[in-house]
This record gives sequence, C-alpha cells and structure tokens, in this order.
Amino acid sequence: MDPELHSLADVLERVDERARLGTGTTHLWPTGFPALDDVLDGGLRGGNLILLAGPQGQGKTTMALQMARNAAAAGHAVVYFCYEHDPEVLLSRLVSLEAGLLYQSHAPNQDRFRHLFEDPSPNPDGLVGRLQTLPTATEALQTVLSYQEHFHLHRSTGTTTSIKVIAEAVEQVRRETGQSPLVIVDYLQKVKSDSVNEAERAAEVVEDLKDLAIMHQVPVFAISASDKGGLLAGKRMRAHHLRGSTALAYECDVLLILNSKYDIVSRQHLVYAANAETFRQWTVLSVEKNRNGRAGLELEFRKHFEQNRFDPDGGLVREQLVDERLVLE
Ligand SMILES: Nc1ncnc2c1ncn2[C@@H]1O[C@H](COP(=O)(O)OP(=O)(O)OP(=O)(O)O)[C@@H](O)[C@H]1O
Repeated sequence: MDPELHSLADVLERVDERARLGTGTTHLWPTGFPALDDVLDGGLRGGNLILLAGPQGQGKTTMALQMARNAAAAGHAVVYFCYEHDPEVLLSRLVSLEAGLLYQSHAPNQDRFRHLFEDPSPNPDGLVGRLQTLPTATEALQTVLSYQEHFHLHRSTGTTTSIKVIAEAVEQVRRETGQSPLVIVDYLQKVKSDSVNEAERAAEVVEDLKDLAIMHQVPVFAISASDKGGLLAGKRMRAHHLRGSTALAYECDVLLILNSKYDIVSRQHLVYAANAETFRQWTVLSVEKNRNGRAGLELEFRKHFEQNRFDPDGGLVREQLVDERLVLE
C-alpha cells in the first residue's frame, strides 16, 4: 500500500483521534513576535514554507535567530542551518540577544560579547570565567543554557549541504528529541544544488524545501537573498526582487519582506514628521503572502542591532508607505 495514499476515511479518523486527545489538528510554532503571530493566526505551521527576504543588513539573520530562540525557549525543538556564519558566532549573538532582552539599554554592545568569545588568551574557568568580566553576560549565558537542549545548529556549506543533508539532519533531531523541529535555512540560495542556472536552482531548492516541510510536517523558514534592484536606498524590496522570484513567490505559503522604514515611508512623512530620523530605527515587516490568513499587512519592529535583536512588541505601521520615493531627501 502506498504510504502517501490516504482515503478520506483515514484522514477523518486521524482528525477525530486528535480531537479526542485534544492535541488540535494543526501544529503551531509561535514566532514570539505577538503582532506577527496574530497575523499568522497563531504562528508558523507544520507543512508550511515561510520565506523571509529583505535587502542586505536589514536584519534577516537577526530576526530568524530571534524566532529560533523564541521557539527553543518555549520548549520546541529547532534546527538552524547556517550557511553564513559559524555556530560559535551565532552562539555569541544569542548570548548578546539574551543580555538585551534581560537588561534592555543597560546591556553591552554585541561586539563586546564577540570579543570575549574570540579572545585567544587562556582562561582556567573557560567561557564562564571570561563572561564574568562583562556585566549581564553571566545571566545571559544562563538563559541560553536553559534552552540549549532544544536548539540545534548545523554548519552548512554551499558545496556540501544539499536538501538530502538537511532532511537527514531534521530526521536526526526528530529521533533524538522526539519532537518535530522548526527548520531554519539561512539562506535558500546557498543550498547545494546541481543546477547551474541561478533561477533554476532557486526553483529546484524552493520546491524541495516545500516538500521537506510537507513530508516532515514541520515549518521550514528560509531566508532569501534579493536581486540588486531590491538593494537601493529609497526603493522598497518586493517579491519580484527575490532571486528566482517566480518560483519562490509561488511555492511559499508565507512571504515576509523586511525593509528599512526610513527607505519606504512616503516623502510627506519624512518632511513633516517631528523627528524623521527615528524612522531609521524601525524595520517594516510586510506580509506579502499568507495562505493562512490576512496578507498585505505592514508590521513594524524597533531594531536593536547593537544587541542582535528586535523589540518583539511591534504593531501595524500607521504611516503611508511607498514603493519608491521620487525625491529622497
Ligand atoms: N555592533 C553592532 N552595532 C550595530 N549594528 C550592528 C552591529 N553589528 C552588526 N550590526 C548590523 O546589524 C544588522 C543586521 O545584521 P543581520 O546579519 O541580521 O542582517 P541580514 O539582513 O541577515 O544581512 P545580510 O544580508 O548581510 O546577511 C546589519 O546591518 C549589521 O550591520
């Protein structure tokens, strides 16, 4: 019997069983950003492919890492495939983020954590000894330790980490933890593929990631790079700026795009706002596509990149946004 073939009676029986046990019919992984979870009707869904795009430096890794941390801190298994950074760097970013969440403006700049992590001199007390020299760091490390068992980092490379490798690692995490993990891929265009043509590669990888989400009933949250058109200041990045855009926008269930608020707020707000410079401190997260609810919404979150984080308490943007300002300043 084909394991993929289900009669409606089988499906009904499964839904009935879940209703009896009270486990619900949908598995949700909240992002930990309440305004976004509200739009997503509770969070990221098993079987879904969620894409996060945005110009360089707008905080894609920061946001993905914070969502991963939020899921792990809430007791969900997470596996983060990092093509961009070493796991040690991500650990230092996590400790910095925790210090920021615990101590807000009193927390040190992330550079100070990075220097301690990279310090070549020996310390008999190891990392704990080193972190004792930085206020807030010990408490921040304790918080990371409280969810370390749930958080898995995979050092991925464009020459070795294919979809097959990703699927095997997901299966291994599931076996070891007994949980279906939130899967984060940072980033999609780096996943190993045999296609030479860039658009074909993106199409192939995005289809495979969607299949992976369905087969394992996990949310796959992938960061996507943009074409050059999406990178100009004063111009808003949209779905068609994604590399391999047609397949990406078609295959994904949710498409989120980050833009600097300063770049996309209409000219009148820049001219008449009491302090237009404050727009630079905010990132707009556009929900461009959402198979599970409302789309076309613009949320905003305050950046604290010096602490590797966003303020999770964002909300709807009130100002008018534009795709392109005719006059920048
Ligand atoms: N110590 C710091 N203080 C303030 N900002 C910083 C600091 N270190 C890094 N940043 C900035 O934080 C921002 C967010 O970085 P992040 O890695 O999340 O961006 P990204 O969107 O993933 O970018 P990329 O496409 O380059 O990977 C970047 O613009 C970076 O310059």
